[in-house]
Amino acid sequence: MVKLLKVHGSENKFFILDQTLLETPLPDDQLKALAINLCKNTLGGADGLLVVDTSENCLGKMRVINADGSEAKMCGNGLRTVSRYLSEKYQLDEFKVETLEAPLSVSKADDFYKGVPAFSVEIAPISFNNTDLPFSYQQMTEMIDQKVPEFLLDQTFSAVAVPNPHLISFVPEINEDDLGTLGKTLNSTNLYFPEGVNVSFAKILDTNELFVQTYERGVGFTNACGTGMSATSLIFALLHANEFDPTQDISVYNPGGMVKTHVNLNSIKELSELHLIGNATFTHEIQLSEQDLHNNDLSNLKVTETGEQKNYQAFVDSISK
Ligand SMILES: N[C@@H](CCC[C@H](N)C(=O)O)C(=O)O
Repeated sequence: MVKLLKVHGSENKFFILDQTLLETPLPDDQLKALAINLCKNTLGGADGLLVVDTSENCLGKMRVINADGSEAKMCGNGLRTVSRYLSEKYQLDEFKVETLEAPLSVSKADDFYKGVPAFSVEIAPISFNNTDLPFSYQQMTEMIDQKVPEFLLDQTFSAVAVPNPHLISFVPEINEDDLGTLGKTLNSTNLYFPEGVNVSFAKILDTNELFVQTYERGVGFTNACGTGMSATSLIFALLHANEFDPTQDISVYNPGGMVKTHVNLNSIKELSELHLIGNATFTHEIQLSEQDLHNNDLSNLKVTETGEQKNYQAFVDSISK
């Protein structure tokens, strides 16, 4: 029998599959089909599949398959849950995880709330360059606080890769319809972001307090996007110096709860340091045969609830304003 985990970071939901536990690891076409099937149908669905594998230089490797089967370079909320998984597997509290573009430092953090384990993860590398996102708009090599009437008339936009691509707009009030329409447009065939982009609208609540909502590439609306909240925190620090206290964490509220980010700005903005701290909650353990996993047959799952969700819910109740 093989064990999968259903997990979440700020209710951004994933399945974790540890390929090292299989007799025969799944090839990419099977991983993609499994991600689509799991995310659509299983235990209320999810936003992606996190694939754990061996790494030459790190404690483990994480790959991120979105709900539509596309692969992303990074996932901040997912990395916290994979960090917890590896931490418990190898009994280590501080280590590196290999991701598609970089080895990232992770560490166990203080519990976010009673019974809510938390991890801190590095978010890197950072690039604003149009070739890295990639994007194309009026020959710009960077898009920072730019008016782009083709997107929306009264908003400004900033684009940053961490290293997955993000488009961020600060607004006085979040209009979900506008976010959904723009997110869908920029994640269909379009002139501006040929590989799609995660789109976040952010509202400043107070000094170092944000609310961020994201329409994710390869998924649609999610409860939270970890790289999105980290990228938004970086743009916030760059553009809203009066409301940014660099000595403190930033609290980033989202539809699924709240995370903390920490931004160390560097005069070369790409060399700034970003950390994302938040819950790493395991909600279900799932057992199935390796044969069924290879056949993408999810009709014979043995599911056990971990009981952690009630603690997470208590945390959410404690922060609701
Ligand atoms: N939810 C994630 C980001 C997952 C990848 C994203 N949809 C993409 O395609 O870039 C996060 O927490 O960062």
